[in-house]
Amino acid sequence: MALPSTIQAAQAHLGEGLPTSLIAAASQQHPKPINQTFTYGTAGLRTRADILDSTCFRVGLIGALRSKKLKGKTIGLMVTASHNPEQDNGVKMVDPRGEMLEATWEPFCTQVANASTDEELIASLEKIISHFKIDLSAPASVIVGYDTRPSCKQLVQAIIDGLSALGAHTIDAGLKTTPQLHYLVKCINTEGTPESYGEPSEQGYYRKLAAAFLKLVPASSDVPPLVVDCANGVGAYALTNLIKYLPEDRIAFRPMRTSTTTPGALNNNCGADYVKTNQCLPAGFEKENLQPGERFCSFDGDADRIVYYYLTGPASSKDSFRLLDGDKIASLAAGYLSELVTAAGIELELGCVQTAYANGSSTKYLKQRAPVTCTPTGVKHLHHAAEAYDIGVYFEANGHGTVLFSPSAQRKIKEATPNSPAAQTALEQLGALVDLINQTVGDALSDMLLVEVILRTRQWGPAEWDGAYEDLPNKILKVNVKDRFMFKTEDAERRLTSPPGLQERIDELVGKYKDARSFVRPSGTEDCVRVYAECAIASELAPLANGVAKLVSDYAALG
Ligand SMILES: CC(=O)N[C@H]1[C@@H](OP(=O)(O)O)O[C@H](CO)[C@@H](O)[C@@H]1O
Ligand SMILES: [Mg+2]
Repeated sequence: MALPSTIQAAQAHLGEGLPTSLIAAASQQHPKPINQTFTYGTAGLRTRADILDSTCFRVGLIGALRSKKLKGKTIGLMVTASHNPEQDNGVKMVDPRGEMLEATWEPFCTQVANASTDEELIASLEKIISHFKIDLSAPASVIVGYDTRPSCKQLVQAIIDGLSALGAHTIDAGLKTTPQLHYLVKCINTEGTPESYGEPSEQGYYRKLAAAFLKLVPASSDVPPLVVDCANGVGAYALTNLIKYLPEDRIAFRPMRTSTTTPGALNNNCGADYVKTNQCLPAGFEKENLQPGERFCSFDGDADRIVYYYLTGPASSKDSFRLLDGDKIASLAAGYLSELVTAAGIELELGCVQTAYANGSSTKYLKQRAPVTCTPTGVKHLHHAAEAYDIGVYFEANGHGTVLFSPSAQRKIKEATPNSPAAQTALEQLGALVDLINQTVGDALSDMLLVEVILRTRQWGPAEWDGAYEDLPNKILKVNVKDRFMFKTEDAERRLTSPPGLQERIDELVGKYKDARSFVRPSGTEDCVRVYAECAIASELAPLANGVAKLVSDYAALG
C-alpha cells in the first residue's frame, strides 16, 4: 500500500485488561486543561487548538478501541477545524465505510474528553469497553490525516501517543483533505474485495477522479478556466495535485487563495463559508481581472464543501454577484441524473435530501421532480436519509453534500442490457459518475468535477444553470443567549417545542410577510442560536429576521 508512513507496524495484542499504567504515564504528557469542557458534536470535537492536546491524545485511545470493536478494521482520524479560524482545530472520527462515527459512540467520546483525572479517564475507557463488549485482544488499525493548520503537527503527535498506548497499528496519511481521508479509509477496508472502492493512496484518489472525468468530458478549447478560491487551505494542495492528472484541453483552472503557509490566511475573508454567509466575492477578488459569466467556486478549509458563483456585471458592484450554493448544485445534479436514468431505460428511484436551511424555491423546484426528505442539520443525518433511495442526492445549502448510489443501483447500472445506442451511452455515463462522485462524504474536488461535467454536457454557463429557479431572499442570524439548550426543536428542526409559546409568536410574525418562512435552532457547533428567515420581498427580509431574533432574545432572557 503506497501510504506515506506506517508508524507502528507491530500489532500489540493486549491481554485481559487495559494497560492502565501505560495509559496513565502517557496521559501525564497530555494533561487536560482545567475548567474546560469538550463536546463531540456535529463536527467532532472542535475548539481552540491550544486547549486540544489532551483531547487528541484521548481520541487516539478511543480510535484504537473503535477499531478493536470492529475486529481491526481501519478507522480514520482527521485533524481539522474546517472553515473555523486558523487558531481553532478539531478532530473527527471516520468509520470503516468512510462514514462519520456511529452516533452511539459520541457521548462516550465526550465523557472521555472531559475526564478530569487519570482514574476517571481509565474508568471512562472501561465503560466503553464494557458497554460495547470490546475484545481488547483484537487488533487495531487507525489512519490519521490533517489539514494545513500550524497546530496540526503537535495534535497529531498527541493522537499517535494515544494510539501507541493501546498498541494500535498507525498509518500517518499526512496532509489530506477531509474527503481524501474518508476515501482512504473506505479503500483500505475494501481492498482486495469485490466492493473495492479504489487504490488506497492519494494518487489513487486523483487517478480515480480524473479517469472518470475524462470519460465524461470531451476535449474542448473554448471553455474558460474555472477560478477556484482554495481558502488558503489544504484544498490548494489537493487541487494542484489533481491538475496534474487533468490535461488542460479538457479542463483548465485558475487556482486562487493558495497561500497555505501564510500565517492567519486560512479561511480569512475567503472560502466557501465566507462566500455563502456574506453572499459576496472573496475579499480582494474584485481587483482581479474577472469577467461577467466566468465560473468561480470556493472550497472551505478542509475541502469538503463547495459553492459556485458568477457575476452578471462589474465585479465592483455587489448587485452583480450571484451565488450557486449547495441547493443549486443539488438541483443541477438531480436534474441531470434523472435524465440519464430515463435515457438508460432502467428503473431507479432518485430522491433528494435537504435540511430546513434549503431555500424554499429549491425545495419547490426539486419536489416537482423527485421525492424530497428534510433532515436535521449535520451531514450524518442527510447521508443516512439519502441511503433510502437508489440514487440519493444530498446537499446542505452551505455546499456540503454528495450523491449516493445504492449497491443495487450500482449493480443495475453495471449489468443492464441497453436497448439502444443512446441507452448504452447513458449507462456508460452513469457508470463513470459512480466513480467520479466521492460517495463517502461531501467532497469539494469531486463535486466541482461533477458540476463541470454537467455544465459541459448541457453546454451551459453559470447563468443557464442559475435559471432553474430564483432563490427567495434569505438570511441567517446568530443570537447569543445564556443557555442555547433551552431551545428545543421538532419536525427536522423546523419548529420549536421550547421555550413554550415562542413558536406561536414566530408563526404570528411570519404570517405577516409574503411567502415567508423562519425557524430557530441551537447551533451544534457554536455557542449561539441560529435564526433563519426567507420571504418573497427583499425589503421585508430584515424586519422578519430581526423580529424573530428579537423574540428569541426576549424569551431567552425570561428563561
Ligand atoms: C447553518 C449552517 O450552515 N450550519 C452548519 C454548522 O452547523 P450548526 O449546528 O448550525 O452550527 O456546521 C455544521 C458542521 O460543519 C454543518 O453541517 C451545518 O450545516
Ligand atoms: Mg469543512
